[in-house]
Amino acid sequence: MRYVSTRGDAPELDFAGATLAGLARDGGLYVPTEWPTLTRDDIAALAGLSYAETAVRVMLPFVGDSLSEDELRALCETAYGRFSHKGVTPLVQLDHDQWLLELFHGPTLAFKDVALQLLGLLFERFLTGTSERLTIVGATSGDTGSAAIDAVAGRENIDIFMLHPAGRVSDVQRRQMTTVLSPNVHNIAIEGDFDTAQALVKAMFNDPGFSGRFRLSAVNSINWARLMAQVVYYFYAAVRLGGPDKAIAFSVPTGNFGDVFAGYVAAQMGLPIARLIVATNVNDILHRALSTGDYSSATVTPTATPSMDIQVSSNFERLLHDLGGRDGLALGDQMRGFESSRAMRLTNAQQQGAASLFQSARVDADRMAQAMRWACDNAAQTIDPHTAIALAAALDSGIDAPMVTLATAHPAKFPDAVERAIGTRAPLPPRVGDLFEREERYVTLPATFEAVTAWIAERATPRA
Ligand SMILES: Cc1ncc(COP(=O)(O)O)c(C=O)c1O
Ligand SMILES: N[C@@H](CCOP(=O)(O)O)C(=O)O
Repeated sequence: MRYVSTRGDAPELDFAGATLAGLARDGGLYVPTEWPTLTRDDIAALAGLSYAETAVRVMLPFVGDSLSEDELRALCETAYGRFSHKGVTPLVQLDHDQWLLELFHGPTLAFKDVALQLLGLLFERFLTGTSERLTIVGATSGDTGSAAIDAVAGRENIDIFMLHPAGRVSDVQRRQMTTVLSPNVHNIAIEGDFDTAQALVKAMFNDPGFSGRFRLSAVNSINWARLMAQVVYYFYAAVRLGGPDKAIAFSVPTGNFGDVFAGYVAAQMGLPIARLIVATNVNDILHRALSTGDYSSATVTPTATPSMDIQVSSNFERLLHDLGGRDGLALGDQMRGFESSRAMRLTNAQQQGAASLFQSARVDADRMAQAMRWACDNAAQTIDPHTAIALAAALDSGIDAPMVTLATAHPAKFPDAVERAIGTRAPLPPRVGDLFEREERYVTLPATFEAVTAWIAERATPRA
């Protein structure tokens, strides 16, 4: 399988190359040249397989010659062997046709572990035998940071520099990053919001001086391998609920549009999906874009769902590319227009193409809290606020199909918001139980390219 940039002006790469590159040289995102498909029989044959084996069958077409099937299987078994639930991503029934897909049984208690545990191993595998040292630069609104750090802490040949918005992640989220004291882990609190941190990271890739000096790579969902690994759980859940004979709907708490784009990829691969609900909090750029065609960025409002406090959604570019006939050069113009004005209109083809699979909902803080209480009262489930945004959207959707809400984080990551909604705090699971006794280490920097790159340059290893 080959990978091209959404902006049509970067070298084509194989899977290993796209994984190590992260962002394309022209500022675009790597996508496969075509969507591989699984037949109905292939999908039906996934029933009863373990999560790791499902992952092998779904991801194999994407890895091409970069890994053998046995190598991929060994990596999947290692990655998913670290999850605390045997089913890795178990389904929990809430009501007649309402389900939760629990994606938070990995080491850092959020769905990011599903992809990042694998990505850490892929980096190590693709660096083996080279003399290269990777400098990972990432931005997090709370969950990607800890999952990526857990995946690469202590690994030879990798340094990680993770930017988070100062004071805008929960205490648990911050401590999950800043208490990892391995010498290759560097946490930077940015005086700004997540969008600013994400823009700084992209600017590092796009600056020839900086990216020429260090071998940069990405752990955010701008890295194709992140999304590829997230496609798997759509298949895994759907076959357990009657797929491919039944079409399943999914409701996805959305910020950077990575998780729900993975659902779109599953649909392109042949999985019957009834609808994909893009559920946003009041930072609703995606809801406005999908319902009116107006993709214009507003100031980020801090909420009780900090991981979704995003107003520039990286992966939306991948959808617009696919729906715009994969015309990279035209999309490059459209995206550069957005980057300079922070506003753009979707074309008719993009808007209509999106409407055939996606619907969207904007969920405010009151409706989110009601959904948390509904889960508690009706199904004895304590859910996290991000999951509650998607559950509210699912309950209000009017969709007549089995509905799976993606439970993206463990409620213990957001104890204050959970307590405000349902009156009790969710305890931290034993694997992170002593988090508040651990020493923290991070630096706070102004949100300027100069300040951040100077700090990183003092600590990263230049290319050989
Ligand atoms: C708990 C949680 N839910 C939902 C999201 C939104 O997912 P995405 O950015 O893939 O849209 C995030 C952040 O990515 C998150 O950490
Ligand atoms: N919500 C994310 C933001 C980054 O998203 P990513 O999926 O692109 O890594 C976070 O928790 O960090």
